[in-house]
Amino acid sequence: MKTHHFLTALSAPSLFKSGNAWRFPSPAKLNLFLYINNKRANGYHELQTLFQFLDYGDWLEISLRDDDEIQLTPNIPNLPIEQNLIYRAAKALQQQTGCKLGANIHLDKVLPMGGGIGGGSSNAATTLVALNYLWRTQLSSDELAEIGVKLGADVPIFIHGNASIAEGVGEIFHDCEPAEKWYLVLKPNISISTAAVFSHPDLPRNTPKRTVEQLLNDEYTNDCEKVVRNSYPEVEETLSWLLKYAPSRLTGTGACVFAEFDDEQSARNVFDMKPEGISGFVVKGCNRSPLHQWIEKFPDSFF
Ligand SMILES: C[C@](O)(CO)[C@H](O)COP(=O)(O)OP(=O)(O)OC[C@H]1O[C@@H](n2ccc(N)nc2=O)[C@H](O)[C@@H]1O
Ligand SMILES: Nc1ncnc2c1ncn2[C@@H]1O[C@H](COP(=O)(O)OP(=O)(O)OP(=O)(O)O)[C@@H](O)[C@H]1O
Repeated sequence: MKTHHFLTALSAPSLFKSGNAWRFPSPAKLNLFLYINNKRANGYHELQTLFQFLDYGDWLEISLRDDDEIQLTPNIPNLPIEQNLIYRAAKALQQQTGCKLGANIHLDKVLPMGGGIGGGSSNAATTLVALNYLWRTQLSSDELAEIGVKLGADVPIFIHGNASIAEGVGEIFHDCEPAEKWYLVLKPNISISTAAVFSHPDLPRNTPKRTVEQLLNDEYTNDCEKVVRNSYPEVEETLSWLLKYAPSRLTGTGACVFAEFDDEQSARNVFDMKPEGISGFVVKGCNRSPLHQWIEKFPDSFF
């Protein structure tokens, strides 16, 4: 059984390994809210954002090599292997630990790139967690997160594995338990650069900081949404369409938008009516990352 909904696969533990290759989920995330509090002198923005994982994403299949080569298949078009976050994560772990082993990694990709659902960051986090186990390099999850944050701001949350409000530039976590709703995620047919959104002159950058309790009880919004809706008509159209049916928002800096529902069928009913040419999927939110639910079933400890 092959599925990109991981929790279904968890009921068939034979999927941990196929031949010589170990299989690991690389789930997506949503930013259920995102507020920008400040811009630091180095250009990075201080945020308060609520991360929740999705029961949906890519698979990584990893087998060990005796030499120190990192092979990655298939090639992502227009992305040299040296720039792929999977390759960079594996190399960074070798460098940090002096490990002389290598790996053949196969990426089964379904997550859209540049979508604001964290695909590349999640791939990097899964690589670090999986290789730290398979190579027996025994770094703690904090040490892995330290390597990860150099690859992307969202890598640490995927290593952390619990739904959290992140603060700072995304490195301080307060675990929390938002409702695990059903979501319809739609990807307008464009890719948005995170850096372009963060450098937009009209972006609000001074939303007052709130306590965790205030944040969870106030209405959830995204400070990037207005700028992105104004700059990308594809996002504007898709979000306006979704808002006719359910509360809906932008995730991260886009391009994906999501609508929330209390049950799966209501999300599927709207999915069935979606405009042609727009891709999307129906998923459940998870407060424990499917990667962590997966590795907790492995015979011995990961960290
Ligand atoms: C907006 C979020 O998606 C929220 O989950 C993330 O914080 C962005 O994470 P990401 O895509 O992994 O972003 P990175 O690759 O670390 O940063 C891309 C660019 O976005 C800007 N950036 C990113 C994060 C942040 N807190 N402030 C920023 O100003 C910087 O210009 C940076 O060069
Ligand atoms: N393994 C990978 N998978 C996807 N993108 C990768 C990978 N490695 C490097 N990248 C690069 O990272 C860019 C952003 O990809 P990603 O899928 O993380 O975007 P995103 O969903 O907008 O992320 P975020 O939510 O963290 O802003 C891609 O356009 C691509 O150039």
